[in-house]
This record gives sequence, C-alpha cells and structure tokens, in this order.
Amino acid sequence: MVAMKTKGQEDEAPEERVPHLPWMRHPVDIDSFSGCPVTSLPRLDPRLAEALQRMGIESFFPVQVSTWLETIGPGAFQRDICINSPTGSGKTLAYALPIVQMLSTRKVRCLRALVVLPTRDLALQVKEVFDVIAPVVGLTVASAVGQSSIADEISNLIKKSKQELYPSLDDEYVEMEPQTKVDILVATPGRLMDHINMTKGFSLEHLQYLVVDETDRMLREAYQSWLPTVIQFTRPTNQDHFRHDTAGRTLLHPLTTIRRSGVERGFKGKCYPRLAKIVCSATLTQDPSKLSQLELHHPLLLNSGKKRYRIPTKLESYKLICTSNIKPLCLIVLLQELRGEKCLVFTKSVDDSHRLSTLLGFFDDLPFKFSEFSSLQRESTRRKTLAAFKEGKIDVLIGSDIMARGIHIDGLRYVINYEMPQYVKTYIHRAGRTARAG
Ligand SMILES: Nc1ncnc2c1ncn2[C@@H]1O[C@H](COP(=O)(O)OP(=O)(O)OP(=O)(O)O)[C@@H](O)[C@H]1O
Repeated sequence: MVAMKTKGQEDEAPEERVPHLPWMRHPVDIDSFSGCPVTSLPRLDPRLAEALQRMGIESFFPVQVSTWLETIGPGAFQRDICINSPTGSGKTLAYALPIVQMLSTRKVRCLRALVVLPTRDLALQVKEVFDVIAPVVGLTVASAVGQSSIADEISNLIKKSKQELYPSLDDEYVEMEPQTKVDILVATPGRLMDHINMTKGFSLEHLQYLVVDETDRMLREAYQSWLPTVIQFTRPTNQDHFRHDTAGRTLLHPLTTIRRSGVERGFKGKCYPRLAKIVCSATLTQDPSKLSQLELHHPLLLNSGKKRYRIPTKLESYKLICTSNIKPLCLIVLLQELRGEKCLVFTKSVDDSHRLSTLLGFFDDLPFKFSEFSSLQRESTRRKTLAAFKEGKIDVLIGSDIMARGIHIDGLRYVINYEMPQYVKTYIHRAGRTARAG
C-alpha cells in the first residue's frame, strides 16, 4: 500500500517548526542553484572533468554545485557542511569531488579522508564513486567494511614497515614514516573501530576530512562510539612541531600536515588543521543533542527548498485500499500488473518479509520472479540476490528496511509499502529508492 498525496494534503502538513539551532534557520537554498556543465565548474581539475565525462556525467546537480562552491575556492572548507537534500539528488559526488580535488595536490600519501556509512552495501557503493575519480589524480582509496578478512584489509591499508625490509634502519626513522598507504578510506563503524583498536600503524593523526553519510541514522545508533573516538583522535591541539612519542623521546614531527588556505576561525596557532566535516542525509536531523556529537565547526546548512524533508520531484505516489484479509492477493494482482518492472516491496519486519515471501511461494506460475531480501539471510545470499535483481533475473525483492537507505539500483521503477512505515523518514528513504537522479 502506497501513500497518495491527496489534494490539499500538503496544506495539512504541520507548520514547519523553527529549528532550535540558529545556524539551521538560515540555510543555503540548494534549489537556488541550477545545474552546471562539468566543463564549466570553476577550478575543477580537468583530469576529474574527463573522468566524470567517461562516467557519463555531463552536468552537475544543484547539490553538487552548491557544495563545491562552499568547499573549493576562497571559502575552502572554512565551515563544516551539512547537506539536507532529497534521495537520489547526488549527495555522494557532492562530497567526494571536493575532497578528491583538495587532496590531489598532496605530496605524501597517508590517510587524510575518512567516509563512514552505516552498512556495507552503502559503503561499497560510495567506494565505487571514489574509485572512478580518485585514481585519475593519483590518490589511493580503500574500504574497511568487513567484506574481506581483516588481514586483507590491513595489507591494503598499512605499508610493510621499513624495518622488515631494512632491519638496520633505526627506530626513529621508522617512526617518522606514515604507515597508512591510502589517502581515502570508506568504512563502516564496526570495521573502522577494529582497525583503530587493533591495527598497528593505522593512524588518524593526519586526517583532514571526515564525511558522515546517512547522518541521522549514524547519530541515532552508537555503533561502538566510533564518532567520539574519531573526534578525540583528530582534535587539534596546541602542540608544537616537536612531538613526544610514547617513549618520551622528542621527535621532529614525522609529517606536519600543512594548514589549508583561508583564515580558520578559532584555530590560530595550531599546527594541525581542523578536521573538516561534511555530514549529509535526505532526512538530516535537527536535534541539537544528536548534532552536538559531531563538534561541528561553524556549520553551514545546505537545504533543498523550504521544507524540512522533500521527496524527489519526479516521484508519483498512489494508494491502494483493500481489506486486510485479501491484501496479499491485491499485492499479487498489482505485481502482475507491473510484471517485468523492477519492484521493491517493503514490509514492517523481517518476519513479515519471510511470511509474505513464503505465501507468494504457494502460487504457481506467477508472471514475475521474486525473492526475499532480509537480514534473516546470510550475507552471501543477500549479495547474490541483489546482484540477480540488478541484472534483471529477479523482478521483485521483498524485504524490510535493510534496503531502504541509499541503495541505488538502476531502473528500479516501483516501491511498494506493503505496510506503511511508522516514521516519515522511513517512508522518504524507502520511496527514494526510485525517481533518482532526476
Ligand atoms: N551529476 C550527475 N549526473 C547524472 N547522474 C548523477 C549525477 N550525480 C549523481 N548521479 C547518479 O545519481 C544516482 C544517485 O546519486 P547518489 O546515490 O549520490 O544520491 P543520494 O543523494 O546520495 O541518494 P540517497 O539519499 O538515496 O543516498 C547515482 O546513480 C549517481 O550515479
């Protein structure tokens, strides 16, 4: 059953509450920016322009233009950026492009950008975007999502220590070399904490950019308190260029991360640049207690339109009213009508997904192929099912909210809420699996 915008329903929407936080009351309106051809974006590295065009991207969406103008150029990252833009509006590239451009002039390779997402599928999807643009400017990207063994991840992340190669090297020199051999890391909280706590040589000391995607979800769940840990390890200090390592010896600091251009308010005299943060979601929270965990510096809100949340302009919504005892049959008739098109069917729980899939299994010769997709299944089964769905071998996925956020599936035409979700946010993320990228 899908909700329909009945006439006048919008007028019934609750008056927009004034945000508690002053900086959220005067956002930059993303809708005031128009798209811009890739070749006309000011200061864009031509190598990146070429890579984007090879990817089939000829022009930038408004959220990408507005984010670029707040991060590249004279105001470069002087303020932390909060992006509240509808599903499918292109937020990933909006943050990936400025970070890759800013790091393209780095001299020494070490971990400088960290992007954290709530699920493995989402993190791998974002890594694919970095994989297209980062290498063309000489940057290395890795993921820490638990898709491969932690040993494999470590070998991708950490350099072989020079001491193994040249035992005669003295410790001080070895200490000086940064150990991480990637510039950008895309991670899920669990694996990130594994590396922070256990991986020798894994260090955030040179981190300059932190992206928290799907922020409202990332702030709602503690995920082993990854955020306070990252904030603590990257908090700028007044320390001078000489650092005392654990043994108390004074070392010339191995690598003083050079401050960025622009006057950084409140950070005079600190040899480390502030950690620049970008947070984004289609349903960004306005809750001060949640946002305070991020310790945002002079935050700037980029918002789409005047409303708090918005569904994509091209999304059409309908509702189908039936009695509960024939609801499964109505779903089957509806899916028969939509046969051949990719559909996501959302139920309210994993058990309901399993029950509904089992029920549909009793019907012979349905003119569409369906499969359950829920956290009850093994990760490998889910990965195969998603791949078959993307290839068109399966028409209908029946699942719970595991596939609601961020997942992008080309050609997905229909989202069916078999049960209406409890929260508006959930509805927006579910419906936002379609009508993406205009
Ligand atoms: N400038 C562009 N031109 C054409 N397609 C684009 C452009 N930018 C992004 N896309 C495509 O739009 C789709 C949605 O992008 P993306 O996943 O970044 O949206 P999003 O805002 O993060 O959505 P969600 O809130 O659901 O995570 C992707 O397939 C991406 O390749």
